[in-house]
Formats: sequence, structure tokens, C-alpha cells
Amino acid sequence: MAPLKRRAKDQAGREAKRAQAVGRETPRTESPVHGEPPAWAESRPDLCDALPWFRAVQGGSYHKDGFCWGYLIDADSGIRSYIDDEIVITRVGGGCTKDADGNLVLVKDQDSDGCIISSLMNSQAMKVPVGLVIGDRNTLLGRTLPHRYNVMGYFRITDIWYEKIGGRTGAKVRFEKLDLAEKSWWAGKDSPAPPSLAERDFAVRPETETCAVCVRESMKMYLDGWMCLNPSCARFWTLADENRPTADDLAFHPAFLRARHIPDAHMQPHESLVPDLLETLGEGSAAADCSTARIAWKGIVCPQCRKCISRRFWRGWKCTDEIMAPDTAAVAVTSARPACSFEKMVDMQPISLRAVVDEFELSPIKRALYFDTKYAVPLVDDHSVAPYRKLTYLLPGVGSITHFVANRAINRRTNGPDDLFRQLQLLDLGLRRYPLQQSVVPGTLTAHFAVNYQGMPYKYVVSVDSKGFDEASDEILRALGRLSWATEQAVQPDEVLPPNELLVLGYFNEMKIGYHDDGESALGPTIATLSLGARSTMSIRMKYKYYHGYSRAKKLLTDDPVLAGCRGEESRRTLRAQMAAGQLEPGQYDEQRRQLLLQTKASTGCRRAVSRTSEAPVCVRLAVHHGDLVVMHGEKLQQYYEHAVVPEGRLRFALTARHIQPAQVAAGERVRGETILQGEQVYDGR
Ligand SMILES: O=C(O)CCC(=O)C(=O)O
Repeated sequence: MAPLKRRAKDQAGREAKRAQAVGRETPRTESPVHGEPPAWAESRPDLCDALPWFRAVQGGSYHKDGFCWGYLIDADSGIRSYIDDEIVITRVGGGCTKDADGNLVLVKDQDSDGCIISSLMNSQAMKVPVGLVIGDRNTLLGRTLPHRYNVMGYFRITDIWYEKIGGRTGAKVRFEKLDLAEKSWWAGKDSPAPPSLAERDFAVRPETETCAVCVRESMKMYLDGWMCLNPSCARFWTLADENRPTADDLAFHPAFLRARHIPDAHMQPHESLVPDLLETLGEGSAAADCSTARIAWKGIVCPQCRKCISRRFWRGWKCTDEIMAPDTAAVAVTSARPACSFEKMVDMQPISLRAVVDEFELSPIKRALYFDTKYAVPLVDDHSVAPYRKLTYLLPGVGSITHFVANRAINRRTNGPDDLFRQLQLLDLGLRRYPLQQSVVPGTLTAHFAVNYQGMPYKYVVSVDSKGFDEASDEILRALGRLSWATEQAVQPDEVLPPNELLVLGYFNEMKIGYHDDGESALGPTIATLSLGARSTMSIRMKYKYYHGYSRAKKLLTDDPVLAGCRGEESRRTLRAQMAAGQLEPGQYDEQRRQLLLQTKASTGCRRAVSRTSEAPVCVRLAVHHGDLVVMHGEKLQQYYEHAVVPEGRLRFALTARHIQPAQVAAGERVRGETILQGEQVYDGR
């Protein structure tokens, strides 16, 4: 085989592999495009993180504040959709569901009350250009698109109208490219240049006719004849030739497709198509100023290869990354494209505690505590671990949560929380964001940074190699000393398993960790966390299935533990007792539970009205401050309950220590886990 031909064959094979790896059909061997998009992405979260005009991680339209800002044209643009080098005609989303073949079908009539339609109408009326993105599942264009998501350009909305689609009224929109002077990058390779502006006939327009019934004008959009396009008219979507049974095979009128609007200097987009976030963040001290701000952990468009990249690293952005979302990683492995070397690391100057803590004197002499009776009220112990205040929340038969409340003396002590907060910022801990394991949108990253020392990969994210404690700094080991101390204070002596694993989480402004549990099989039942920097709120609630007694798929629990505070608790407990006493057959038990839980509208025995689909109410809520320690104990606590943490300031660290059963760690790795704390690494509780 001639080398060139072989290369082409290899390329086609790679394309096919790539498509398979990301779960798509093999792209048809379509004609190539003429150029490269000004920005592109391999995952939807990357795209939306980097482009302010397209923040919609789901759905085809990004609309906000009443306007439509961005639109995605992907696999299914609906019947009578159209695309060429300058025009896009597509369906308007909303009111659809997927049929058995995955095609979107309208389930209700669309009208201008819908937020997508009204946002498009507003953008048209107020001359707001809309950014268009084309996905490589679009087959209408008939050309091979270079990336999964490709930014096309800014378009104006020229027409929004209604058609009859599958017996329903559905809206359509026509976009026209704003810049008619330049050849579109998605035009066919070697295709002729577009006519110059001087050569164009801007007068071409389809004819309009007035409906004899509703007296409204409609354009003659279809070659097959004029129709009234007013959905409230009796003549809507009816060709003059009424003998035609359906209007499904209509073709657009050439004048409708050829019509172009004279460029309008006043029609300017709100934002750049490819924004330069890095330039706005500045350099040196200016950059340090906002290094943890919400805007500083948005994505950027790589200035070298134009890929949209999320901020995965504590210190900045890297275009090529060894850990990616499953679908994007597959692309990286099989893509013929050489890896881009671009990276931008920010000068992260330490942030003072003053900048993240709102309290007048940073830490209280002794924290005054108030407990909202909406949530569990703890046992308060001011003596046994003074100077800490010890708050214990007991979940009978399940476990406990112990909150060690710090104060000024504890925090200010040399190498105490105040020092640790600063020291951790000076270290290069290797914190980064990972793709969430279970996420509706593949490639979604955690909204916090993480690094794991020894042991089990962090369950909340994809598996990652952890560092050994032999690589841990003195600061990390001192934190581990505090966490070991807290574990010993919170747990009965015969139940203490010393922590041998530590997870550091870092939160910038507006970062958080959503509801999850820490119940990995190889982990002991105790989880201790040291909190540094901004205050946070920790919420604990029963998992959905234990609260309701059935899974989200409405499958009854086989073994219902009937936890205190669950929905319909008393009745569920009675039924379980009857079943245990042999008064109910298993089938009767299930039937009665089904009636109680799934067939009644509202639950009984709850403190608030709940629907059959709502999440369990928060049962324990902790205000966790700088220097505080929280210990969760009990295997069942992780099995039955879940927790979330939402910080409030510009920077927070959470250091969480757990015990991993050594048998679960590969033999060669165990030595890395030895944690012999020395000298001041051992904490004395002061
Ligand atoms: O940020 C925190 O305080 C808690 C982190 C957490 O939930 C975890 O490590 O599982």
C-alpha cells in the first residue's frame, strides 16, 4: 500500500475508533470543511465553562435574562431543518420528549409564552446576535466536523414561525450569519469564496400574503405554496391546494433561503465570540488579587489550539491533561492531533485569614452557640476536651457526629489552624479537579480541588493515584495528628481505628461539595475533618431510598431499616413488626407498603409536607468554622445518610482522615501508608 493511502486508511480507522470510543455512530465519510472553528471543545462542560454566551450544559439553547445568547445545532434539529454556509434553520427546543429511537418529539404545542421562544423573540427584536455551536452529530451539513463541539460564529435571528409538526404546533427559527464578508470555516474545502457584499442582492425576499381568515401576513416560505403561519388561525398550516394530504414533505422556497440582510454596524454581540479571560485576570499582584474568585475558575479558550479548557488545576489551566472525562480521554488517545503544550499557571499569593473570615476578631474567645430546633440539637460538653467545645449529635442505631468547636487560643497557637491555613497555601499540594463519576453530563468536574494521600482513591471522583505519606509535608502530617486526636476523642477506645489516609479538599469562592457519602467498602467507620479558612455549612440528610422506603425507580426496599424520621415512620415500623411476627406474608407486606408509600399523596408523620419525590429534609446542620474538627462515626451513617458542604468565603481547606483496612491496599503500596507521627505532629488537644 502506498504510504499516503495507508495514512488515509489509518486516519479513517482512527476516526471510527474515536467515534466508537465516545459512543457515536461511525461518522460518514463526508466532505471535509474549509477551515477550523474559532473555538471548540470535546466535552459539553468544557464548552460551557469557557464560553459566557453558552452556559447551558444541557439542552440546545442558552437563554438568560430574557435573551437567547447561544444555540447548539447537534444530532436532531427536527423536521425541515436546513443548514448551509450562512443559514441555519432549526427547531426550537422545549415541550419535547425522546421517542424510542432517541429522536425528540413534541408532546405539547409551543407558543410565545415558552421561555426559549420568548428569549429568541427578544434577541431578534433587540438585535442581539446569537452564538451558534455545531456538534459533530449533525449530519445535515454533510461535512466532517473537526471536533465534538465547534463554535460557528455569531448569527442574527431573521425569522421565528410556527409549523404543524407531528400534529402539534412547533416553532422554528432561521439564523443568518452576521459576517457575510468572510467564508465560513464550515464551508466545503475548495468551495468558492462567498460573493462580496457589493455583489450581493439584499433585496431578495419571499413574497408575503395576507390570510383571508385572520388577516395576518405570512411569508411564502415553502416552494409548495403559501400557508397561513398564525397558529391560532383556522387556516394555519393549510395549503391552498387542500387536496394535499400532508405538508410533511415541504421544501423551503429558494427566496427564503437566499434572502440576506444588509450588514448592520449597530448589531453587535454582548460578548466576544472567543473571550480572553486570561487577559482580564491580569498578571502578578493583579492576578493574585482575584486568584480564587469565581471568575478565576472559569474555563478559557486555549490561545494555541482554540480548545475550551476548564480550570482543572489549583494554580491554573493546562490544555493537555492526563486525567480527563471518559469520553474526552478516548478522543485524546485516538485523535491524530498532537497534544497541545499550552499551560497558564497563576501567581497565587497566600490569602490572609482576614480576607476569608467575616468575624470581627477572626476567632471567638469561646464560641457562643445557638441551635435551630428545625434540626437535631446536640449534647453540649464544655469540659471533657476543653478548650474545645464538644457537640455530639446522635443518630440512634446509626452513628454519631461530633463537632469540636475551636476558639482563638486553639487557632492562634504556633502551628495551629491560623498557621496551617497560610502554610497550606505556600505548598504545592497538587490539588486538582476531577471528573465526577456519576454525572448526567459526562465531563462534569467536581466544584472543588482534591489531593489524596495514600490509600483509597476518592470515591466522589474518578479513581486517581494517591500520594504516599512519605511524600507528605510536615503540615499535612500535623493535620493528620489533629485528626487522629479528634478520632480518639469521638469514638469509644475499643472502636478507634487510627487514620492512615488523608484527603485534602480546596475550595475557591463559590465552590462546594454536593451530597455524597464516604462509605467505601475498604474504609473504617470513622471520618474526621479539619476545617481551615472560610466558614462552611455542613448538611446531613437521609438518603432518598431510606427516607421514602423505595428507590428513585420506585422499587421498594427489600430490607427497610425504618430509620427515625423517615417518611411514614410509624406505619412502616408497624408493618415491619407485623411481617417479622409472621402476621403478614412478604407479598402482603410489599402491597401494604406500596399503598402507604407510593399510592398516597402526602406522607404522614413528617414535620413538613413532602411529595413522593422530594429529597429527605436536612436532619443535622453544622456551622463549621476555621479550626473546627468534625468526626462522623458509624458504618451505617454512610450507608443511610449523605452529607454536603457549602463554604462561604474566598478560600477553604478541608482535610479529611480515614482508616483504610491494610488488606485492601496492594502489598507494595502499604509501606507508603505508614504514618508514624513524630514530635509536634502528634496533637495534644490544645
Ligand atoms: O469539606 C468538608 O468539610 C467535607 C468534605 C467531605 O465531605 C469529604 O471529604 O467527604
